[in-house]
Amino acid sequence: MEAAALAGRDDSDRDSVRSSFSTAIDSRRSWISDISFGSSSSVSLRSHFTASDTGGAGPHQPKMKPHKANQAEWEAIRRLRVASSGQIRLDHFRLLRRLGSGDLGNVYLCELRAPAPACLYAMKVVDREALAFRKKLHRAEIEKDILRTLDHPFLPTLYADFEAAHYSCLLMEFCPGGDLHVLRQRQAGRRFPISSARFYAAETLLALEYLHMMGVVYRDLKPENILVRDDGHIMLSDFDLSLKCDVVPKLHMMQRLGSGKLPAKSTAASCVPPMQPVLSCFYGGDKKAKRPPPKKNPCADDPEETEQENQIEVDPELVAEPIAARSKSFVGTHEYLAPEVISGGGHGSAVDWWALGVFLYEMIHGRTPFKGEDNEKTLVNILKQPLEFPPTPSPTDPNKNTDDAANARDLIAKLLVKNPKKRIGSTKGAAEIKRHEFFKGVNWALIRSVSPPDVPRNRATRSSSSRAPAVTVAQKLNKKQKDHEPYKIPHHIDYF
Ligand SMILES: Nc1ncnc2c1ncn2[C@@H]1O[C@H](COP(=O)(O)OP(=O)(O)OP(=O)(O)O)[C@@H](O)[C@H]1O
Repeated sequence: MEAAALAGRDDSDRDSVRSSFSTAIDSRRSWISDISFGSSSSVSLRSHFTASDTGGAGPHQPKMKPHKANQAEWEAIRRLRVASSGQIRLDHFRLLRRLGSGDLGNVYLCELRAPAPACLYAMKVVDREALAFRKKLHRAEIEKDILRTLDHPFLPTLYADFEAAHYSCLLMEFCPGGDLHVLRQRQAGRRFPISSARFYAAETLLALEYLHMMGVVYRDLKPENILVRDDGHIMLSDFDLSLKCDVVPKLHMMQRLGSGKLPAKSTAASCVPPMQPVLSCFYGGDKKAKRPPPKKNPCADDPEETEQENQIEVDPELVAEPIAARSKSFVGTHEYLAPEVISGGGHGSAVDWWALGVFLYEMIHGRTPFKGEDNEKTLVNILKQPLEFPPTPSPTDPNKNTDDAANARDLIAKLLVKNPKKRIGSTKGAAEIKRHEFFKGVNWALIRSVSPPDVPRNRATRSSSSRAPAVTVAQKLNKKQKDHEPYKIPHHIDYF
């Protein structure tokens, strides 16, 4: 489409693009309205980012990322930085092939030139002049700012960022396993078994929880943006549609009734300044306060809101996620847009929980729940159509009607509540979703040690101290990629 032509992208309709509002845009593509990039006063770009983090035009020196401290790729960059007086440059790398392209630029597989170890990286190259012309430079800046702060096993590691002529280069981890959209197409019936869907949803949930606690609303969750690492674990990518906002922790009072039910009732904002990232948003305090019973609300349309108890125990739970953030941007990918984004009344972190519901539905059922004949109908369906599931699967179906399937449907239904205030996770954050029966048995702390459902076959080609593996990757270029022959002209800046 128009934006695709401007960006000179691949033909694949799975690529993401952004454009001004147009229902003609492919529903799988990401986009942002150029008209309404606005947000409420609660949202401030650069909230958590210190002056040194956001830096000037000079090369950025990423802080040590504890998760990657022992990684060969990190160590190789650290040594290169020392050897080159802190300056990482484009000519330190050999470009092997183009991995993909998006609205902002191209992503290349590259390796460090000898004598450095043959570590592989993904390099995102953004043409700043072209983006400035298209008034999208701020999206690239936001993405860079966010990437600089991330340090999480399921989010990209930014090893370095530098500039070359009018290009900005972001050096990140290379994910050889492709994305979950492609991986789903390879499954029987183009659907993941529920156990696999649970694994990918759990890792995605952890990535979103961390982002929210860092004050980032992701806003572009879809299988195409979930890449598979060499070890089969996921990496959420592509942050140029994300919203950065202040995180003000809230003390959520969980009322525990005699029956042991834990309905959400009230929140009380604590008087503390915007916080730095915390490791967990769940405060398992055992202090219990006695509270008077809530006043009966004659207008409540939710039976839970009229429930009365004489004695209610209150467990405080700290929610360190931007549940009150508000933006009015029209941003995302049609089939994954939350109703509140379409209606334009303002949206916050709950849009990511809606998208998680669409994602889980698509992983399990092989299609998104509200897809219409065209984008306009998809948007209408999202706003108006009740959620429906495919008919009960046959006994031979891998996702036949087990407890797992029932729990998955229940969670999806709770994530796809059209009213964001009543959506699971909207007031109590990710902790509430993690407690859902669908995730029973998931060891959240040790999920990195779980064997993933699918490990890329060319794992050995990723990196090693020898230079041979990268050559193996280069030899795997298909005809179209060979025609580009980027790896033969690595010095030529015009290549981008
Ligand atoms: N770390 C990585 N490892 C492997 N492939 C990657 C990596 N990062 C990106 N890619 C590939 O490059 C493509 C484009 O990357 P990305 O989506 O970040 O660019 P973009 O310009 O932001 O695109 P979009 O228009 O979707 O925002 C992806 O679809 C993916 O196939």
